[in-house]
Amino acid sequence: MMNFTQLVLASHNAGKLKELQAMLGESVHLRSIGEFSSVEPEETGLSFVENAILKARNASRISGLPALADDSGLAVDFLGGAPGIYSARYADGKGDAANNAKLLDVLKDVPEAERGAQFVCVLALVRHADDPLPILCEGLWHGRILTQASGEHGFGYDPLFWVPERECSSAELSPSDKNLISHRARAMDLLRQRLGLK
Ligand SMILES: O=P(O)(O)OP(=O)(O)OP(=O)(O)OC[C@H]1O[C@@H](n2cnc3c(O)ncnc32)[C@H](O)[C@@H]1O
Ligand SMILES: [Mg+2]
Repeated sequence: MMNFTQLVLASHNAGKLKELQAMLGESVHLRSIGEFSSVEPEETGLSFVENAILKARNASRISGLPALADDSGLAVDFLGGAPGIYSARYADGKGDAANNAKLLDVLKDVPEAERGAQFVCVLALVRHADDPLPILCEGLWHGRILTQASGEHGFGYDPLFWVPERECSSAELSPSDKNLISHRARAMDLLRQRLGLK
């Protein structure tokens, strides 16, 4: 069993840091890689797993600490799984609002029954930069893409993601509710089990 009191989170996304820290509780202090460097590594992998490992190794190398990375995104059935690993870059780096506007536009003539999608989260934990055995945990969250944005909570694509089990958008869930059922929550559940944290 591994025991971490301090981990660096290999992410520049404040929304992820908030959610992951809330899920981990007080026993583990997540330090942002932003404390050590403002340079974001290029996400050159072809899968969530590859990008998560790449980000974790980079953060561990820079900080000298064990590192946790989260590579996540939205896979839309009608688009064959796009934007997938390119979710953050879907509108060429113009940010969340532009990503959401582009997705709504691309799907504007697609009927409800064909708007299925899943959020994907892969967490990778490395003990050191060259760790040959990263811990990998995946979580999926099934839903549907709305035809207009709704809700103010969360980040990224949350306002467009309909959550069938709650009958609201992901951005209409309270943060604590999202953290119980999201793709990230599912991946974190597995990670906690692997680390013997529960
Ligand atoms: O790579 P880091 O620095 O961690 O930050 P990032 O925001 O670039 O993160 P990713 O490369 O993993 O891209 C994730 C994309 O998927 C979106 N996303 C991931 N989880 C989400 C969630 O819980 N709710 C809404 N959107 C989410 C997010 O907004 C990004 O557009
Ligand atoms: Mg990224």
